[in-house]
Amino acid sequence: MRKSMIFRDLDCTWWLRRHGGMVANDNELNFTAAGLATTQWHEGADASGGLGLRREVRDSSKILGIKSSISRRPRLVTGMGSPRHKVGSNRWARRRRFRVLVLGMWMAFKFFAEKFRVSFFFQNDIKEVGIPTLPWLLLFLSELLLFFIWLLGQAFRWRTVSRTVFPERLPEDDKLPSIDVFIFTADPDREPTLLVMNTVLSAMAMDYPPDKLHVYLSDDGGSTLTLNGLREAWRFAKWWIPFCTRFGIQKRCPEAYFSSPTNDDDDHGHFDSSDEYRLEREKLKEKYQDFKERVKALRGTFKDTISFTSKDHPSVIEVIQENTSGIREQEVQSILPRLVYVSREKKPSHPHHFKAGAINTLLRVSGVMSNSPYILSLDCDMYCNDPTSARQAICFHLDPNISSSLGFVQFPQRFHNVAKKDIYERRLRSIFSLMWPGLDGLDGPILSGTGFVMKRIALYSSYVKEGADPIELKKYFGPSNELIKSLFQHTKPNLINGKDSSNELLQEAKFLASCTYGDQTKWGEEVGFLHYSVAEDFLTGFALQCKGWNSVYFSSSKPQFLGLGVTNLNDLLTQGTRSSSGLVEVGISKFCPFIYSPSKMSFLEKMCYGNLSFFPLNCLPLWCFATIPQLCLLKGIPLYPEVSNSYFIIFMLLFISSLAQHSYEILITGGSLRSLIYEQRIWMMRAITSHLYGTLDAFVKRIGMREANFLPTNKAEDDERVKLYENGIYDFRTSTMFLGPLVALVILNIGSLLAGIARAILVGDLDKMFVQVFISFYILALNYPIIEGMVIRKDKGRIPTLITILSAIFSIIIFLPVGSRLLMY
Ligand SMILES: O=c1ccn([C@@H]2O[C@H](COP(=O)(O)OP(=O)(O)O[C@H]3O[C@H](CO)[C@@H](O)[C@H](O)[C@H]3O)[C@@H](O)[C@H]2O)c(=O)[nH]1
Ligand SMILES: [Mn+2]
Repeated sequence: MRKSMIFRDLDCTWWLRRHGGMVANDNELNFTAAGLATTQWHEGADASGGLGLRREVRDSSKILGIKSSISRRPRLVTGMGSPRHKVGSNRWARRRRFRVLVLGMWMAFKFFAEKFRVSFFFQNDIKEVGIPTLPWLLLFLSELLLFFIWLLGQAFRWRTVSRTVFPERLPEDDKLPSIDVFIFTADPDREPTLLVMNTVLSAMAMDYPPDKLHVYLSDDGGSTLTLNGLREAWRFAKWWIPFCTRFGIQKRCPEAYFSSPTNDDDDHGHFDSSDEYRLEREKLKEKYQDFKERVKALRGTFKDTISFTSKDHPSVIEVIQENTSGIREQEVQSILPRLVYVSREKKPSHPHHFKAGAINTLLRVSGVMSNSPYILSLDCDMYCNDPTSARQAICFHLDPNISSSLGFVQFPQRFHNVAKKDIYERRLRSIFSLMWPGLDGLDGPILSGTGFVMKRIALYSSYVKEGADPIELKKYFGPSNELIKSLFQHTKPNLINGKDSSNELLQEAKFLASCTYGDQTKWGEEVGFLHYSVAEDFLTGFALQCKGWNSVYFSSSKPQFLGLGVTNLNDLLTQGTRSSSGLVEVGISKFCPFIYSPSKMSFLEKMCYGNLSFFPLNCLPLWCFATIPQLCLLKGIPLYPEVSNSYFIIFMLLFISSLAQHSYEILITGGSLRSLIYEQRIWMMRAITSHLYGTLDAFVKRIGMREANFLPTNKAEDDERVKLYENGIYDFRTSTMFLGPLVALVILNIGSLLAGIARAILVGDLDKMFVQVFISFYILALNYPIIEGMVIRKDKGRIPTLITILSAIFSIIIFLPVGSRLLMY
């Protein structure tokens, strides 16, 4: 009954029938088709099968339903094909109870702490105490805001889930659905062509039937360099792919493969000692060198001939192929996936909507070319590290228990260049080891831009229904007849028909890639990726989940995709500013997770979305904590209970328990205590700079005073800077906009710490001022690398003396007068 309701809601039974024939009739699922290829394991559970358990849990705990989900014991479920397991319900419920206990305790601490703050305002002799109200009020509001964000974040920890796949249970290769791979690049300077081509090659070489794989490269830079690089990649692929399949190579990104030692890796199992393999490897290595040289040489050749710019160019679409005859040539070509270059038209007068615009163009172009039911999307630096990743995703999409409402499968975003001392927190530990598994136990993870496999029809909104009027559809999808035909998957896709390079098809594709095609349609509003925010992934995933599509998170010990993480402060803060701006933009729009309707999302899931879209606002409390107690300390005004007061214990417990929670989470997600320091430090640095600027940017955009902007993150590595990063040394070469506030705050805290110590000795009021002295001390201890960068370091990545001096002057002339004013109210 429930299943049939889901089908009706999403109205895609007819579509599912077409892809994999899994729906026997509208109410019945045919379990034999794919077998249950996936299993979901609850935290604390021995094993459970399919989505049975998950639905059970979700349905029982209607909205927040804390009570019902604690008392509810998960039922016995079958693992379809795997032996029956009894879910470890006792352990599971015990954990839940423990969590509620901890949560309750924390709330109690918080209650008393705030009682302390509030009672201040009700003192009769408020004027006589000599403590100004404004700083007190600001601290109170800061504490409340942080508490609110923290509380929302608890939803991530509620129902953690992890999953397993059984690709061996998938149907035969000829019954697998086809996949379109989308790869995006935007700027050949910031995203080196060789890097992009490695991603393309690794995607082409995936372990998936080549006739069911179509790789599209979207080039927003419209660069001849990229197009010619792609032609070179195609030539090299003719050697690379047969080599990979023949020897069962695991690392299918050539750069990663050739830069790892010969006898390393899980690669090429029994082949590794054979002469044949070694000989072939050498040969391929030479070919790869050759390919690299050619790609590098392109830069010189095409530099002067670039006739159009990245902001102004016509649409260029090319199906990469070579018309060479010869039997071997054709044979080899037939085992390569199709490769298509797409550069959409851009005009300075026309908004292009950044990556969302690029995705929508690829959706349309691929729709008339290969029209695969599933789409794998990759950023240009995210190469396929596990050749079976596409199969893994298809396991979920073909799992009859979940496929009908499954919108996308999300893989974690991991980086291959993370150093041991992860000073910029590029392991993204809390996101991909804690939050996403937590979301997976709710309605599913948030769409994360790259490394996801999406069901195409999920992006077509509910307009595409059997029997829909084509004329009506043109209003939503634009005037292209070919595109409208493709929506229903009635006709055989053109690429597969062999019509791929026909002039007609290319003309149609160019039309679909023109900058005006989406005008007066629903593209970017209801159809495809939404344009509204620069965090297009977050927003689009949100809208999909509101419509009732679920998602699945799948992380395994071998990362499916690996990208290039940023390795310097400048890139990190720039990227952080853009993403904070995008997230807050969503939070303060009509898409605000708590008010957007209609929404089929559970309340816990909304809390998670809310947490992410509002967490950049933590810049306000953090700025307050970094200035107000310090300024008050300079003047000897106490803002916290004295050590002998019983409220002091409450504040201490709050501090210790939050550190304890953080440490505990780091330890259970495989981090070390060192990461605790790195994470706390980078959290402060980002809040003070990126989050502040991002939030401001979002508000300024909201009132229409600024246009959105998307500067792709730099992916060109600089050896010297990488070296600093690998040694765990911060690279402070960044703009004054970022560096200034950090240095100024550190100087202020040095001042207040010294003043605090002096007061303790001269006035003897350490008891009263202890917490404030401690706050300064804690901030300085954590941010010691900034002090080091200011006064000790001599290398190029240090903080320039000029910035230090300017920031010191700034501290004195801004903080002190502003501070004194603040303290008057
Ligand atoms: O106008 C544009 C801008 C960017 N890109 C591509 O988008 C990808 C992501 O850009 P990047 O600069 O690497 O941004 P990140 O901050 O690293 O990206 C994260 O955040 C983005 C915005 O939320 C998501 O799109 C990404 O997938 C996610 O990895 C890259 O391949 C770019 O080439 C375009 O195609 N067109
Ligand atoms: Mn990126």
